[in-house]
Amino acid sequence: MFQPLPTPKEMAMWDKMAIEDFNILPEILMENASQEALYILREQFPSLKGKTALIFAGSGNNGGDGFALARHLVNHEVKVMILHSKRQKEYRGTTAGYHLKLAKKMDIPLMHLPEYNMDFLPQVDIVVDGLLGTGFKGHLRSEYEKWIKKINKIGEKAFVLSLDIPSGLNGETGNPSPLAVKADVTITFEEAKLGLFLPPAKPYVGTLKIGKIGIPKKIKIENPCTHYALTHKILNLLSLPPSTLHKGKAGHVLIIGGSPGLCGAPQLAALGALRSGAGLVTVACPQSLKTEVKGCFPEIMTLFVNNSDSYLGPETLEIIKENLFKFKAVVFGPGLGRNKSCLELLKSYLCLENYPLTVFDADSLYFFASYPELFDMIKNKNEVIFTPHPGEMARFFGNKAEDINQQRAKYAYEFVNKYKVNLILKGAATIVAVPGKPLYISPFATPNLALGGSGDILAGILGSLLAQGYSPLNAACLGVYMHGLTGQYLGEKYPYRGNLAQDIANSLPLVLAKVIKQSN
Ligand SMILES: NC(=O)C1=CN([C@@H]2O[C@H](COP(=O)(O)OP(=O)(O)OC[C@H]3O[C@@H](n4cnc5c(N)ncnc54)[C@H](OP(=O)(O)O)[C@@H]3O)[C@@H](O)[C@H]2O)[C@@H](O)CC1
Ligand SMILES: [K+]
Repeated sequence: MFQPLPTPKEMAMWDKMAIEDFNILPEILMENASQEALYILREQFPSLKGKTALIFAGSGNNGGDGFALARHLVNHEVKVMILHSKRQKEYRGTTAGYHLKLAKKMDIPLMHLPEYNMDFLPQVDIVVDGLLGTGFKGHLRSEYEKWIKKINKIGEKAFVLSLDIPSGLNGETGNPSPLAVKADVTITFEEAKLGLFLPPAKPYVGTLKIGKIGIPKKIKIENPCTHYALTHKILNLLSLPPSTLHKGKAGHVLIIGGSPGLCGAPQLAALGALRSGAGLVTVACPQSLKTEVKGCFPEIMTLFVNNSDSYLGPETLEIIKENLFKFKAVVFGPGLGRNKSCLELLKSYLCLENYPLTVFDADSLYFFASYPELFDMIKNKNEVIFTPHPGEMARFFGNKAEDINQQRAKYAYEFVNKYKVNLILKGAATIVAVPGKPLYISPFATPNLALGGSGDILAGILGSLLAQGYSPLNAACLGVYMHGLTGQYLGEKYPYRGNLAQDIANSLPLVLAKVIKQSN
């Protein structure tokens, strides 16, 4: 269900343990890495014979992977030239030095990069980028910037294979620092590094391939990494409903929200809940807006108090309380509004002795960010899910959505550690964070989900899954995956966008049926 995404530091630690605790020679790991890289090139070029290749080898082990690969390419009759960043003698005594020596023995031409006139570089068929891998830190030094620009220039007409990480890309955040190699394929070793998986890395990584280099499984199990990707297998959590299912057993979701101009939000949340299988959905909304909230969906029930207020207020809680035993999950906030009475309602809800599993979304998040003391009022913190988008998240940290998106994983961890609640940080590559657990990252980044109402649908899906009995962690992972998967499907159907938020909900059950059938 989850694919490990080690940070460069974690990967370096696994390498170190394999070498020091298991006595696997680093030269062997490097050899394995180079064989995996060769495999990619053989796949790309069924006949390598006569092709030309430039191998850029940096000062560390990433460069060593390049030296080893050079040997294999020559054995496949490729014309190879190596450009190395350090003087040959400076590699002496290192793992990279071992493979450099073998390359030298094979008479492969070796050029010292800093001394080589870049203007004389030939156009080749293949460029191998072995400049920087997991050891890259900070900002690129100027000479590396020059070399990377050159790789990208040649790469316009050549196949670029990056070893482990496109050089210049931060392996943890996925950001170019400030530029990076634009690879056609990145062959990353053992496991995908976290940064490769994150949206900023997308223009650089090309097709991401993973090549196992022989790190013992035991090391990875005993020293788990802190980030995982959600995989298709998460859908195994879904089971076909029994033919005798009663609607009461499929979960009743209560959605609290709706205010003037914002009636679509609770309606879409209700639709999300219904389309993901909730048995019953009720929206608690202002009486004056009940017809608008319901729209043309007779399936949506409403709950309201008899007054003329256009915003929900604490008096709504009385009627919610009377009915609370019916609801298995609550979605608090879609279209709620930011009126003071809404804050009072939220406070009285949090004062309830008991309330169902709750998703706090939209305007309720505004209140939590404005009055963080509200977090202290939450009784069972492991039974609530907060679902901010980057803009809402920024309000908790007093910064901007761009800042959050630069370091999404870091902020997700900070939020969870500080408030001790479950979190879904929405946006491209949505993050699920649960206290004491690793971060789970969605593989989907699709513009077809970037539209008003998409988050309301997700909130409804989450409410529905919680109401059906999934744990908050499973509901969060499953809900995020289902939402993203549907977005991907809509991307195929509407490549230029234009889908409606309700299309997400309406497509969801059909997309699930299709992909589950395909994978069986
Ligand atoms: N460990 C193993 O056994 C195995 C490792 N493997 C492979 O090794 C890779 C990790 O190797 P690594 O740790 O040697 O680091 P690596 O990515 O080559 O870079 C180090 C060099 O980067 C440089 N540098 C840093 N920052 C910089 C900057 N801002 N701007 C410019 N330069 C900068 C720094 O240079 P220096 O500052 O020292 O001059 C340093 O020398 C890994 O990704 C995988 O491919 C596989 O073969 C499997 C076995
Ligand atoms: K590289």
